[in-house]
Amino acid sequence: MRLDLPNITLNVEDSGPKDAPAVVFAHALGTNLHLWDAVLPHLPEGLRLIRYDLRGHGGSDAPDGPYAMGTLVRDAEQLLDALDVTDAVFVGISIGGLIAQGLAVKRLDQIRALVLSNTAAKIGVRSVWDKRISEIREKGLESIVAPTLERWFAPAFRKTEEAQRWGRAITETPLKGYLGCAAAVAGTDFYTPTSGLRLSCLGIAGGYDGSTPPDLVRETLGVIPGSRFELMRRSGHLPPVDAPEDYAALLTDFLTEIAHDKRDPDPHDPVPDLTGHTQSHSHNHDHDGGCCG
Ligand SMILES: O=C(O)CC1=CCC(=O)O1
Repeated sequence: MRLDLPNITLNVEDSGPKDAPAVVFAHALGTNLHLWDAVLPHLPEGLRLIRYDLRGHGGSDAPDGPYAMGTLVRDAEQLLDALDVTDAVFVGISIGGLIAQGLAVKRLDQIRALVLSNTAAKIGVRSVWDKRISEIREKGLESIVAPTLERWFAPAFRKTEEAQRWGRAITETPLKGYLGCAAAVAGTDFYTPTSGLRLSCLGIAGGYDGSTPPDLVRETLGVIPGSRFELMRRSGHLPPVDAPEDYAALLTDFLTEIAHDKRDPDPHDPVPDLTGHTQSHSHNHDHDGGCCG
């Protein structure tokens, strides 16, 4: 359905009982709500599943950019208000994970828990995003398909029809929408607000993710006390596409865990070592994390 919000009309799919626990899904740059197609059938019954196309993507409106991250967060906030959703589990992948962090900071009443998938508090550095934006302006979205597929998928999966389909999705994204959202990512550094979050949080990374490599995802989860980190070793940047059943199993475990865990994380909990390896949770805002070359 097309849903008119105060500042934008978004394309939204809302299934399951309206009074059931809600799970909300926000997709990655250059994709759309169909990113979740193969995951949803493997989730438990009895949930309200809400997914939407970001501003400038899929069937949502694509106003002139650049967009600010605050605008994308406000879209999600207005969407949940319009649907009367509180206490949702928000699953955000890549830029969707940035929106998830921003929304949890702004409207904790709307969010029960977060899944931060293939994302970070800061994705890439501005100079690299600016270069990508200029290249797209000059040569079109086609010019970024091949390098993007290299960052998104492990070599073997890249050859599949499914991977090629997501390559086409990039070029089908409205130019204004892709560039608008890319500018929002370029301007976002959520390390400080995200480190103040105190809610249940699952991080998911892919071993072949060239956009948000595992260490970058781990670093972000490391600033949220009590969070859990899962590595999908054979996946790339989009595990809902390359391993939907395994991804759904991780979500299902997390949903089960938080349904049974009424305890809110203690704000005084020490920052956990999620890795079992030596890891510093201090972060370098200028790292490029391998993303977005
Ligand atoms: O496009 C990429 O490679 C990575 C990316 C950053 C934000 C997003 O949603 O995707």
